[in-house]
Amino acid sequence: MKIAIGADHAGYMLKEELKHWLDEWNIPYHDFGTYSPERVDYPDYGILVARAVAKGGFEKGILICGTGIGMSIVANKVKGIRAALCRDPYEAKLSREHNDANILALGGRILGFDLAKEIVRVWLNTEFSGGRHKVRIDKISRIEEDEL
Ligand SMILES: O=C(CO)[C@H](O)[C@H](O)[C@H](O)COP(=O)(O)O
Repeated sequence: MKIAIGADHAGYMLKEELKHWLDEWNIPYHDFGTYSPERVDYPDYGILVARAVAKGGFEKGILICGTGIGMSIVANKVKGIRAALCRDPYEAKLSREHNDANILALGGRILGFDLAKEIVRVWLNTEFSGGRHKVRIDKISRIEEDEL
């Protein structure tokens, strides 16, 4: 599993922490930026990660901005992306089990590091349940194709 990660200035510090956790868990990643706390625009980084995941080069992505809202909006514009903004481990678990979320969006100005670490740990370690949830994911794909 290789992870694509990205952040804007408001998510930069949490992204740097996230890299330590991924190293600790031996999970490979590519950092699409931003590479400093200087003010930037979150769509420029969200789109890089979302497209990288949608193209199949990465199994999952993690995007961080101040609230996580902007990054989730951007990522969900890309066909094939199901980005979930999660603020606790339960949402992280269900976003994988029910929604097969392939991008996790986090709020760098909302979450403390310990909570964020647990959210990421749960999200990376939870599998999609399939079954009735697969039927619903297939409907999302049909909406993307204007078939529904
Ligand atoms: O949270 C965000 C978007 O949803 C961004 O990270 C920014 O924090 C937000 O847009 C505020 O921007 P600012 O330039 O840091 O005031």
